[in-house]
Amino acid sequence: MTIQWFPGHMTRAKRQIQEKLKLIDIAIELLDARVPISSRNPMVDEILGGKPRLIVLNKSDLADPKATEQWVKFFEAEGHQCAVVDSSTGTRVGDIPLKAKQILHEKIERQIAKGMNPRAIRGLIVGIPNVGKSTLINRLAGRNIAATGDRPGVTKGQQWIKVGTEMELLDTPGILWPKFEDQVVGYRLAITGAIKEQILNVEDIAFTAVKELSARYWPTLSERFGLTQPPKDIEDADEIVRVMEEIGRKRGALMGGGRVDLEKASGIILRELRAGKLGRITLESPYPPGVEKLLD
Ligand SMILES: Nc1nc2c(ncn2[C@@H]2O[C@H](COP(=O)(O)OP(=O)(O)OP(=O)(O)O)[C@@H](O)[C@H]2O)c(=O)[nH]1
Repeated sequence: MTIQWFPGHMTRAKRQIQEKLKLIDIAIELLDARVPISSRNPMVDEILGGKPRLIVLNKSDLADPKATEQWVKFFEAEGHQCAVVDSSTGTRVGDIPLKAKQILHEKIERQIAKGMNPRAIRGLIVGIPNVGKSTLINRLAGRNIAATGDRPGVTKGQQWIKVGTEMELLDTPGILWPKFEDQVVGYRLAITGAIKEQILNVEDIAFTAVKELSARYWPTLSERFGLTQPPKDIEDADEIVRVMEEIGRKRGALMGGGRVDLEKASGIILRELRAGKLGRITLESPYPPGVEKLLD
């Protein structure tokens, strides 16, 4: 589902999350490991306020493991705990309750010191559309979806999902909006499939994909499509189009007169990229390009 976000929708989404925050101990901020910047809500710090938070990089099966490692270090340096999961298979989703417990350790200790029996940690998953919120909830839920609408403080109709014995999640996630002001964000989300192609032009999306892959993953791109010449300057649009045309020719995406059908070539590029045919790709780094090279 692609939501058209208008200011009224954003205000409502923010209010809905802030209502839910009253019920929980910890927010689980879900990001796409391939685009941790573009899949992040621009107001997330303000919306979550001082609520303890665990950042979860999802779709790690599709992301470049080296880049994911850099992102974890980056978020940790910012003072956040971070988990890396693949919700489609459930890989490492068990880290979520463990890390949540670590984050809330002091609160739990205080309850024990007061002679209280610590109750299960209550969490809420928040994230932009298509980041994998429902998939993760289902993974964590197993078969433990429990109707507890009669519990005090629980909004009518909402349910808590048991995650093991020590954690509960609200069954409806908090839906956040992405950052629209930046055009690149829209294209990156479209490249990963989070924004429907009908909203943006397929050739423009593929153009951005080829530009970014040329900059970060030229060996992978050239190997996949049998390309010979990297763009001389990735800021030169003609050079990016030349690479797109070469891909089109290699894949037989031609129109009459032997001209390349750029729309068809664009479809091929995006389909193969999204299907993981180019391997595990991350489009965003926490570091500027020069620094990233030094870290290699
Ligand atoms: N490869 C891979 N795919 C995933 C992962 N998590 C979710 N997906 C896929 O991503 C798509 C979106 O997942 P959803 O769980 O529907 O995302 P959502 O955030 O609940 O989306 P909205 O309901 O639009 O807010 C689905 O096709 C999932 O199968 C993951 O870790 N790896």
